[in-house]
Amino acid sequence: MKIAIIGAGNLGKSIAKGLITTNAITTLYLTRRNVDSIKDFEGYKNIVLTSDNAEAVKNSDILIFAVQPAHLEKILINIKPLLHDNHVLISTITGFSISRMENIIGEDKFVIRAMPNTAISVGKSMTCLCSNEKGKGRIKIAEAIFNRLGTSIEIPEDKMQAATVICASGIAFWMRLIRATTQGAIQLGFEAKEAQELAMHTCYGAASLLIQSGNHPEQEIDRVTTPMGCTIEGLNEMEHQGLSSSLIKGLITSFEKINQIKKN
Ligand SMILES: NC(=O)C1=CN([C@@H]2O[C@H](COP(=O)(O)OP(=O)(O)OC[C@H]3O[C@@H](n4cnc5c(N)ncnc54)[C@H](O)[C@@H]3O)[C@@H](O)[C@H]2O)C=CC1
Ligand SMILES: O=C(O)[C@@H]1CCC=N1
Repeated sequence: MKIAIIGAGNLGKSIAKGLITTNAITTLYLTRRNVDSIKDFEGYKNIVLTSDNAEAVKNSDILIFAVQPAHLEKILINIKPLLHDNHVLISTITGFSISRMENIIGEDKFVIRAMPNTAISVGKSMTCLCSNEKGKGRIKIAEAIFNRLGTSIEIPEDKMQAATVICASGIAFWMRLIRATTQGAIQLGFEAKEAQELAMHTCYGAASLLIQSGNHPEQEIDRVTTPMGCTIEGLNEMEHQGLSSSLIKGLITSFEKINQIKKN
């Protein structure tokens, strides 16, 4: 696949790492205004670093946009004359609707929106996808790319904002939970490094249990909570302190913010 990532920042570089480690590319163009900041990708075979988006577009079939929302419009206007019938445009941009993209480049282009997360760099992204009418004919290509780099599902476009909170911001939320567990483990006597190992692998194990069994989390909780034991005592205290409630409120606040960003 001849892929270009337009805007190799935090997310763009994570996608690039995932694509490189899974050998998913024939050529990969990475663009950024300041190419010096992506020098770590220098020296890889078939990878071109450039600040010239036109060069990247001309030499690629799949264009993945990963710039900040305020920059996309100008970029689309500039590359519009270079787009050909086979280009597949994949936008990861938060709050930038398909219709807004079509208003700039036309409805006759394959347009897909993807909401991955930074775990794409290690092939573990949960990625939500949707497309315009024409893009339905290429959604399988996007699925092939993102399934190689984790798991993907197709959702309606009106759920993209919610998906951003749960999956993209979700990485930060889960990191904070892992950090809090680490801090607790240190207080209970583990060295910091060891404490983090315990926290992250237990988190990984919990997610793996659900993924592999298809069980509801409460089924797994029931297996752990010995009557009158320490687990239920701790769990109930966490809930008295508002664990589930604070998580849900945080997700809703994040969602409200994303809808404000979309309006601006
Ligand atoms: N960071 C994340 O975890 C996620 C971010 N997103 C979305 O992805 C987009 C990018 O986010 P980040 O990577 O965090 O931002 P970022 O600011 O780290 O990266 C954007 C990059 O685009 C470059 N850029 C700006 N104008 C350009 C141009 N004309 N040509 C080429 N490159 C240009 C910037 O120099 C910057 O390096 C945003 O729209 C964000 O909402 C979506 C999911 C997850
Ligand atoms: O925090 C943000 O606004 C962006 C969208 C999802 C991840 N980063």
